Amino acid sequence: MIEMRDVGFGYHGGAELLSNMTLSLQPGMFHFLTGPSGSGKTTLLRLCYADLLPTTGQMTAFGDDVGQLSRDAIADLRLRVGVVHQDTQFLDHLPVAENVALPLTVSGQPVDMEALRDLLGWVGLSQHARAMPPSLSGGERQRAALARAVIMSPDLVLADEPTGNLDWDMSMRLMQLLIELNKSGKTVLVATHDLNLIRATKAQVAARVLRIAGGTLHLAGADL
Ligand SMILES: Nc1ncnc2c1ncn2[C@@H]1O[C@H](COP(=O)(O)OP(=O)(O)OP(=O)(O)O)[C@@H](O)[C@H]1O
Repeated sequence: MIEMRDVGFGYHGGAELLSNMTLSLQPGMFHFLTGPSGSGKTTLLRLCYADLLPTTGQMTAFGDDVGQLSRDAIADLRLRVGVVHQDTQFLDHLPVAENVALPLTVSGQPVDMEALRDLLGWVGLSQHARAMPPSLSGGERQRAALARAVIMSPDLVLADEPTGNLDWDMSMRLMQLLIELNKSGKTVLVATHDLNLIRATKAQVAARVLRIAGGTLHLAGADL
């Protein structure tokens, strides 16, 4: 699905922040990406949806060499990847339901209101459909962001520290949704530095743990 071979990346053509990364995101698998703050987790996620392109090495996404993709092909690729960003970025003057539906409206697709209601119900936000984003709690914002990330039915869901500001119960509630998505067949990659969260999730779903250390990617041991 996403394959990297000896990929390196440096911002603005500078020294490599990440080097010699070999990665294979397996279809239908749950993955964690861990590593200290500033190690490059967000950068690696951005490479996965071709928001950044490798400086060195080879990378394919859904079978295509990302270095060879046209702008239109990159746009198509991004439709197959749903991203929950670290900073949830809503349009504060639009209600939650319209924010969640935004990927459809900006790409000129009709909004199936029943499907939208179902999606809001799934993330537990039925009562907040008409609310404005600033009135949501942290957990509600993250669940709205997850709904928005999956409204286009992506094959791959990337979540960048989705539980960063949430208490344990809210974190697990969000993880439960990601586990459900994975069980429905989606490939999931969650960046987090919270090892307890990884352990609690691994008790429920088989997950691969990737770790960034020393500027490259490792497969973490089974002890995690
Ligand atoms: N747009 C950018 N331009 C230049 N440097 C950047 C840019 N974005 C991130 N960096 C740098 O790259 C390094 C890795 O950042 P990144 O956000 O990928 O790490 P992270 O592991 O996600 O960190 P955190 O857990 O704190 O979110 C940091 O030193 C950061 O300052």
